[in-house]
Amino acid sequence: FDGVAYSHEERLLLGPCSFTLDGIGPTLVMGPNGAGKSLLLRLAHGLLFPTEGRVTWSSDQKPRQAMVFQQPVLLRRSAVANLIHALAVNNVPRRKRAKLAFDSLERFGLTACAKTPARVLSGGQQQRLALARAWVLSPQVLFLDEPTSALDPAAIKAVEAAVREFHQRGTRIVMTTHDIHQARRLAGDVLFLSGGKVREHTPADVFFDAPVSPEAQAFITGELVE
Ligand SMILES: Nc1ncnc2c1ncn2[C@@H]1O[C@H](COP(=O)(O)OP(=O)(O)OP(=O)(O)O)[C@@H](O)[C@H]1O
Repeated sequence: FDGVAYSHEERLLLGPCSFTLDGIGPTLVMGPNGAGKSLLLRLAHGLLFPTEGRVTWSSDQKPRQAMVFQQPVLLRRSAVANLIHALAVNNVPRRKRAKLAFDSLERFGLTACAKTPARVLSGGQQQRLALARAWVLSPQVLFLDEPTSALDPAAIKAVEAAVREFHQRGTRIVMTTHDIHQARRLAGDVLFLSGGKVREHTPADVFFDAPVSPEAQAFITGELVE
């Protein structure tokens, strides 16, 4: 991010901020409600365009990317058809699609739901399906925006296991969460935002043991931060 800012109707919502996500991650983006975490992810993924500055990639070509949202955005068709559609949109040859889709459903424990309409699956199953859809595309970068905030503990555990597996497979993870415990479990580095500003970007152990900014200090000791 190079001097990136995002304004809406002349109100500055994020930035200006400059930082580089150059480590192996996972990067956990943290901060209070309204801090700008979702905006930052959407700008990074290219769903929004900065009103100032620019987002660039170190590679010549934009890497293969996927995004998982708090509320999964699934098509009104079966679970397996959601995956096959994602493969088709990403130009994967037709003959390879079904096997990749079923392998991914199996990985996420969804084989029995393959023919079930995606939108009647439970919240936890829908989120696993969203992860399966990302998995099938072998993304180089995966953005996850509060992927577990609507889930019960068992479903949270499944999502965290998947995030670890993506990371081990070499996918660069950038994820927002409100949950400090979850961030401790997953983070390689932490990007901390408050009031639309990046206050801190540090390795996770530094962030949790000795945060530099007063905003981050207050956040991790449980004080309310605007
Ligand atoms: N499309 C939009 N139009 C106008 N304002 C927006 C838009 N998207 C976000 N905002 C505002 O930008 C600010 C940051 O929003 P954002 O969703 O990024 O916060 P967040 O840190 O993800 O919060 P939360 O933890 O509650 O999800 C908020 O004040 C929000 O109201």
